[in-house]
Amino acid sequence: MVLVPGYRFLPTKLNTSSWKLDKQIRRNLEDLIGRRKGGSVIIDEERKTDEASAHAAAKDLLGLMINAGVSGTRRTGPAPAEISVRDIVEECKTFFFAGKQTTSNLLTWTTVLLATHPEWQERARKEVLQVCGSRDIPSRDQLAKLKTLGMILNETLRLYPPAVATIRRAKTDVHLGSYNIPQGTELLIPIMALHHDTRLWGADAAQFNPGRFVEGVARAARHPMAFIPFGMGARMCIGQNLALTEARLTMALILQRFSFRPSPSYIHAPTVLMLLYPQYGAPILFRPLSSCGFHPGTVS
Ligand code: HEM
Repeated sequence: MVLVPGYRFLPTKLNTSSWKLDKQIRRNLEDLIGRRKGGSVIIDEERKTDEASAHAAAKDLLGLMINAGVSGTRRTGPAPAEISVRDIVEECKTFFFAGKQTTSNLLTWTTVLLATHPEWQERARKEVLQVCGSRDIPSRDQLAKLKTLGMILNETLRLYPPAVATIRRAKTDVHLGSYNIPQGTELLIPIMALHHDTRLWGADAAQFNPGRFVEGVARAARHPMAFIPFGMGARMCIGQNLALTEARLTMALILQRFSFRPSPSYIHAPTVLMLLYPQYGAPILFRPLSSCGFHPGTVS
């Protein structure tokens, strides 16, 4: 690939459409914030009579950001500085883009792996039916008890981490093992390569074996930091718990209702396009558990 300096500022077809999309996303988010802000003003005016609803509105992340500078939404201490609409828009974009595709990607690979490993699909379903029943929406407490499903999600994140690498820049000169790293050097941390290293994971590193997580994440490999699908340290993924809860819930709902296998047209070809994707999609055949006959579907 050849990188032409300043190319991204040229009005090419791709750049023009990307600028248009950016403008539209910004406008949609500003509209949403405007509508919610209208609500927060009312909340602020009525706070003496209806403080409970102010706290309810501030409960989600957007509400918390909008209400950050509104007095009366905190029970103690001075109100923090107001966050500008521009910053809220940027935060929303970060959370949406960092949170949506990564999690749907995890769900795609989990479905593919369970479709191609029916014995683990059966084990996971048995556990879900035992803990959550066959129709009810699983509760948070029930989700926490799904140990086999947790192991399966970890093994999926090990084999197909949606983010294949992360980057750090040295703030100062540092010694790292036998290396001297000068200040300002960018280091690429190859998450996927680490997850597939036979020195850390054993000879079966390339195999799908959720059992390796039976004693927890820290004991799954020969080094406790060998498994880092959400990064590590102070800047590790802030959405880890949300992503894992969403994945547990979605997979539990699917397992309660369907059995599934890969469509004959499935071609296993993981590829990196920002995240790790199945290059030709993931066509899967779903069968409702209460009837027979497979229904085609594509997860991606
Ligand atoms: C399976 C799902 C997900 C995976 C695999 C994933 C992975 C990652 C990774 C590898 C990083 C970089 C961490 C580092 O460099 O140490 C990251 C950062 C981040 N993720 Fe996630 N993520 C997922 C879901 C989410 C969700 C659901 C959200 C929010 C709703 C989210 C928000 C973020 C944010 C805001 C950062 C930047 C954190 C910072 O710089 O302080 N992610 N994620």
